[in-house]
Amino acid sequence: MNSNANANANALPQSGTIRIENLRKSFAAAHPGHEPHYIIKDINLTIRGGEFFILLGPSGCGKSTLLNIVAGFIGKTEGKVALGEKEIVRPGSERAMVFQQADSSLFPWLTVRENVEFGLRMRKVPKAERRRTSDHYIRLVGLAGHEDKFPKELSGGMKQRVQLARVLSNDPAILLMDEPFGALDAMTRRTMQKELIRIWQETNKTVIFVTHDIQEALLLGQRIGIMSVGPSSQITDLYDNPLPYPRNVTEPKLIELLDTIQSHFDE
Ligand SMILES: Nc1ncnc2c1ncn2[C@@H]1O[C@H](COP(=O)(O)OP(=O)(O)OP(=O)(O)O)[C@@H](O)[C@H]1O
Repeated sequence: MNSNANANANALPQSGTIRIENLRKSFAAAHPGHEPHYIIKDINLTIRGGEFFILLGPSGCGKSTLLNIVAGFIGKTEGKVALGEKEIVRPGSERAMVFQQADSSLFPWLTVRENVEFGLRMRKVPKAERRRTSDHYIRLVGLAGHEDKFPKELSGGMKQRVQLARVLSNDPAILLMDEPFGALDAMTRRTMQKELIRIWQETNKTVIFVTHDIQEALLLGQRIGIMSVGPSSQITDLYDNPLPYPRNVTEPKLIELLDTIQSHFDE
């Protein structure tokens, strides 16, 4: 199942395909006289439109840095990152980030519905259409009946669902998810993982999902890119996971793959 790292996915280009070529990123040295070093180095990767791709790696290896470059939040140092034929140089409405802490992305003075409709309102979408869209996504994430609540009245999992509904209501082609369930308890996390797969299957979006949890990576991803320990982190291996959804942690094939991937980090 281990395909060549840095090899391109062998699908035809579609809208939503992300190409990363010879990507390097360094930050300015924190102290005068210190040389800046590459956080990530020579990353080559193609993520197909509609694919559920996992970036898996140890803490501090540069997963968020890579995701932030794809989001257009930070610039690259060298190389190329493109969506379709268009180079990514800034944020764009076709890409949306879901953060680990929903709290920092929700407006506490707005209700669930108002939070979900925020982007639509900014784009001056007429009220009736805003309502239809927010109804749809609030239902999709399982929050029907909670429309008029404020964030402080919601559990962590519910807040994360609001964040997801808000992102989805703007209909981005690409979801960039930075350990979105990392702050949730194990049971809520499992529920959210299942919900995310259901939503992804319904909406056919490209997902890049960052995690350092191997089991989560195996439950969710069609492909897993393993990042090495930084600095100069690279994608050292790519694994296909063709198991059908919903997946179960007790499936022998999943356990086998888990052992193989775990061995990367035991070395
Ligand atoms: N703005 C910055 N300036 C300097 N160094 C930075 C900056 N942002 C990140 N780094 C460094 O880049 C490295 C990678 O950080 P990054 O957050 O991308 O890792 P990560 O794999 O997402 O980690 P985690 O899993 O712990 O969230 C770290 O050593 C971090 O200190």
